[in-house]
Amino acid sequence: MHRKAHCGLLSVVHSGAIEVLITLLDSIQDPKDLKQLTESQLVTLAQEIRDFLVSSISRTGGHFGANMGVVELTLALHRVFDSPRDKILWDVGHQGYVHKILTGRKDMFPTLRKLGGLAGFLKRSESPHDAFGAGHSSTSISAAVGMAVARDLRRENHHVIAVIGDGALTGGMALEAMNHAGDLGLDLIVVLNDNEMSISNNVGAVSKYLTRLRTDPSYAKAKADIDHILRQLSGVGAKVTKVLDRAKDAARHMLLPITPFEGFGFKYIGPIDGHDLPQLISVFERAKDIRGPVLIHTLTQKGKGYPQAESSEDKWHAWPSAVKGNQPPSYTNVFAATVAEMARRDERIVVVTPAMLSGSGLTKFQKEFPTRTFDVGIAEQHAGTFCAGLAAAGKRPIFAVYSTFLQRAYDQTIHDICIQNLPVLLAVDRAGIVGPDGETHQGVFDVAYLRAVPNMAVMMPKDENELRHMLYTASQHDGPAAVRYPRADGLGVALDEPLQALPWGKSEVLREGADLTIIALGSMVNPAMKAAQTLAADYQIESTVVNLRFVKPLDEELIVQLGKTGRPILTVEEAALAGGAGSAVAELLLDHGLVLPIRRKGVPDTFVEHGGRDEVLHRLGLDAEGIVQDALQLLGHKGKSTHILDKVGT
Ligand SMILES: Cc1ncc(C[n+]2csc(CCOP(=O)(O)OP(=O)(O)O)c2C)c(N)n1
Ligand SMILES: CC(=O)[C@@H](O)[C@H](O)COP(=O)(O)O
Ligand SMILES: [Mg+2]
Repeated sequence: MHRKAHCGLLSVVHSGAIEVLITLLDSIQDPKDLKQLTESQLVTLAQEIRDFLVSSISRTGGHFGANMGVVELTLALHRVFDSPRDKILWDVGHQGYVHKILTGRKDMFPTLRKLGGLAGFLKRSESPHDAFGAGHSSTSISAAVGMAVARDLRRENHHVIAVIGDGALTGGMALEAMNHAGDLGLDLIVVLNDNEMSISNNVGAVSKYLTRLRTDPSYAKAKADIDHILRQLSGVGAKVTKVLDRAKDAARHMLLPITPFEGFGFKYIGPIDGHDLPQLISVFERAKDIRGPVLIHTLTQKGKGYPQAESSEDKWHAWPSAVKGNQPPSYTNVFAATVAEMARRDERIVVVTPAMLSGSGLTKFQKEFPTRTFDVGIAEQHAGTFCAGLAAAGKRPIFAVYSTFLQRAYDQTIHDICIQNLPVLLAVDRAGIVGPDGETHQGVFDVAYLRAVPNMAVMMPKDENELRHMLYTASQHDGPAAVRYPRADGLGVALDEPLQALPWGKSEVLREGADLTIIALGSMVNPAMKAAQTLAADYQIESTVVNLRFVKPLDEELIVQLGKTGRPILTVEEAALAGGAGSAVAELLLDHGLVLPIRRKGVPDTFVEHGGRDEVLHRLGLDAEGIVQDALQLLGHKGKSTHILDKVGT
C-alpha cells in the first residue's frame, strides 16, 4: 500500500484494488501526525477541518464561531508542541473542538453535548490531551501557573501553554494570574486569541487597548522597522541572535509604549496574524526558547471561513438553533420584556450584565435604554459590587446573571449587597438544568447558596406570567431579592396586566387533596400538577399541591399548618437537594417538632453531565412520571421509585 498526497487528498492505492480516497484529516489520529505534514498540507488540512466543523455542528448544534477562528492556531500549537507532555490549556474551552478533532475524537462529534457523548468543553476524564477542564471563563492562566510551578518543583522541562480569548482576558482572575506569573518569572506561554469578540462585541479598556495595538499604524510601523533592522543583523550565530533579541526588546521598549503584559512581567510578541500558519509555527518555535512568561498576541477572526458567521453580529458564537414555530416565549424573553416595562415606569432601574447581553435577552433593552444598560465584561465579581454601589446611590439595579456564573459573585452578594441590605434584584437566569453545557453550567446551587445569606430573598415562578409579577414584586422590595428562572420556554399561559405585587413570602395552594402534600418550586409546579392528576386518576390518591414561590422567606404559617395534618410531604425542586427548598421545608417542620414522612426530590449530590434538558430532568426523576413514582413510594404503594437514592446499587 502506498500513499501519495495530492490536492489535499491522501489517496491510498492497493495493488489493483479500488482506489480509496481519504482526506488528510482522516489521517490525523494523533497530534504527532501533524509533524509529518508540509506547511501547504497544513493549510489544506485547515480547510478540511473547517468543512468538518460546518457539517458536524450544523447537525448537532454547539459552539461555532470560536472554533472556526482557532483552526490555524490549534494546528500550529499541536504541530510545535508535544501534547500531552506539553500542557495546552484552553480558556473556557468552547473553542476546543479543533483540539478534540486533532486528539483522536473526530469520530465522536455526532454525539457532541448529547447524553453520554462528547463534552462541549475540555474534560480531563475525556482525554490525556485535555490538560485542564473549563467551561467558566478566565481560569486558564491560573491553572497554567499551577502546572508550571509543579513542573519546576519536580525539575521537569515540558512547556505549559494557556490559550485565552480577549473576552476571557476581561475576567479579573486572568489578571491576578498574570500578576503572579510575572512575579514568579515562570517559563509560561500565554497565547492571546484576540478576535475583538466576547459573545457580543468585546468591551472594556483592555479591549480598546488591544484594538489600538491591532490598528495603531505608528506601533505597527515602529515594530516593523525594528524587526527589519535587526533582521538585517541576524543570520549570525545563535549566541549573537540572543544578544540581538535582547537588543530588539530594548529598542522596542525605548521606541514603543510598554504593553500592560510587559507591565505584568511578560515578554510581549505580536500582534501576529492568527491565521498565518507559517508565522504561527515560527513564533511558537521561538517562544519555546524564551525564558520567563511570554504573551503571544494573535489576531483572529471569529467565525472565519463561514460568511454567514463572519458577517453576523455575534459571529455565530453558537450555531443558530432552528427557528421555533409558535412556541411560547422563553422565560428569558419574558424577563427582558418585563424589565423594559418596569424601566419605562421607574427611572431608577438599570440593568447590569457580565458579558451575557444577548444570552440574557437584553439586546433590545440596551437599544431602548443605552445609558441604563451596563455590560461590564466577563467580570461577575465587579458586576455584583457595581450593583451594590448603584443601589447605595439610590438606583434599582437588576443584576442579570446566569445561575452558574453568579457563583463568581458570591462574596460580593454577601459582603456588599446583603450585609448592607441593598435593593439589588438578582435575575438568575439558566436556573436549574441547562442541558448541553453540562456540569460546569448547571444552575443548581443558587437556592442553597443564596438562602443561607441573611437579608436575601429567593423565589421562583411557576410559569412565565408569574415571572412577570415576581420580578415586579422583587423590584418593589427594599432589600436584596433573587428571582430564578430556567433555560426553557414558558408554558404558554396568558400574560396578564397590569404587573402586580405578589403577597411577600406567601405560597399558593393550587389543589386540595387529603392523601399527600406536594410542595413544588418554580419549574416543578407544572409537573407536580400533572403528577397529582395521574395519582388521582390511576391510584385514587388525592394530593394537595403547593406552588412554593418563595424559598426565603418561607410561608411558615402554611407549611406548619400542612405539617400538622400529618399527611406525607413530597418536595420537588430543580436545584441541589443539599440545602435546597426541600431542606428549608424539612428544617422548618423539625423546628416545630413536627415529625412526618417527608421525601425531597431534587438534584442529588453529584455533578450533572451534559444532555438534553428534558432527558436529564427525566433521568433525575424531575418530571411528572418521577414525581408519581416517588409519591407512590412515599405512600407505600408498589410503584417503581425513580428517587435517586433508591437507585443506588440498582
Ligand atoms: C465566568 C464566565 N462568565 C461568562 C461566560 C460565558 N461565556 C462563554 S464564552 C464567552 C466569551 C469569551 O470570549 P473570548 O474569551 O474572547 O473567546 P471567543 O469566543 O472570542 O473565542 C462568555 C462570556 C463563561 N463561560 N464564564
Ligand atoms: C461557553 C459559554 O459559557 C456560553 O456560550 C454558554 O454556553 C451560553 O449558554 P446559553 O446557550 O444557555 O446561553
Ligand atoms: Mg474573543
